[in-house]
Amino acid sequence: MNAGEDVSENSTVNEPVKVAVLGAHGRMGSEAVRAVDNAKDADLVCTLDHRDSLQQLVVSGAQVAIDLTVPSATEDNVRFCVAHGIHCVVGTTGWDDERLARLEQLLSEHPGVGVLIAPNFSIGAVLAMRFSAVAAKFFESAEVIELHHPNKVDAPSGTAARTAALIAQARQDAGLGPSPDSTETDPDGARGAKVDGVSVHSVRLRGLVAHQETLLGNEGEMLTIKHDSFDRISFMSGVLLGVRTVGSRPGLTHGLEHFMDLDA
Ligand SMILES: NC(=O)C1=CN([C@@H]2O[C@H](COP(=O)(O)OP(=O)(O)OC[C@H]3O[C@@H](n4cnc5c(N)ncnc54)[C@H](O)[C@@H]3O)[C@@H](O)[C@H]2O)C=CC1
Ligand SMILES: O=C(O)C1=N[C@H](C(=O)O)C[C@H](O)C1
Repeated sequence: MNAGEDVSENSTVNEPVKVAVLGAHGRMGSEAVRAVDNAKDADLVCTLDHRDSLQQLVVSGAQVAIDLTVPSATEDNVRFCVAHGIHCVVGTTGWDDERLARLEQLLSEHPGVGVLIAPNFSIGAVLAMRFSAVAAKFFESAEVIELHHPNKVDAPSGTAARTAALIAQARQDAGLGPSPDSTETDPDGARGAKVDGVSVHSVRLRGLVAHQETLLGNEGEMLTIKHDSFDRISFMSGVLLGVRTVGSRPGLTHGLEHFMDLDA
């Protein structure tokens, strides 16, 4: 689905969906502002950044808010939107299990409102996560390497954390134990962060945007599932898919894959 395509589940013919962007001055937010501006079936009615009043969302009549802010702000932003009946498309990282549980509770009190929490909006990255989960049970070893631009404030990336969680779940469902590892000393964390027991390694390098590799190993073979976002435009078709769909999916949706016909 491309920016500008005229298909919306939130809006009727001649009634574009009213969209707000939070974090509008940021790297992703400014790209999202352009994407919404170029979409025929969406109207950009509000752009907010740090210290702007959330009341502007209500005054603008926004129907869908896109949150691309910072992990420390996103929960309050989304809770404000839900309480005011505004659907949310959220790309910001930091949505751990506790935050998700609190949000589900709030959404149960506002049954008409939909929230999409998308660890990654890029179609390729969503597929790479799914392929990693499918492959996980066939391999003895699994590790994730994520590589990003050095301005990123959080590690590991939300995508890598989600990928590792999906791999861990698939391994557990298949009755697999931990990946083999004889490391006895690792004072500086060279073996990476552990997400649900899966090692995740984070690289920060000038020139990069967002990249990830899942490494899966058996005796005598390795499968690598690799994805690269070279430009933030790669996230925009997913952002718009979220905007177009979220109003028809009340409650919490975790992962853009649920808005894609992956199993069709
Ligand atoms: N789901 C996905 O596909 C993607 C998610 N991300 C995530 O999106 C988030 C933003 O990433 P970037 O744009 O690279 O960061 P950034 O630092 O360039 O932009 C964040 C923006 O949010 C603003 N901001 C901070 N607090 C705010 C508040 N309370 N209300 C409104 N605006 C506020 C900042 O002033 C800044 O302009 C990060 O968590 C990142 O990991 C980034 C790329 C893709
Ligand atoms: O900060 C970024 O840039 C990105 N953040 C998201 C993440 O942490 O997974 C998505 C993508 O990797 C880019």
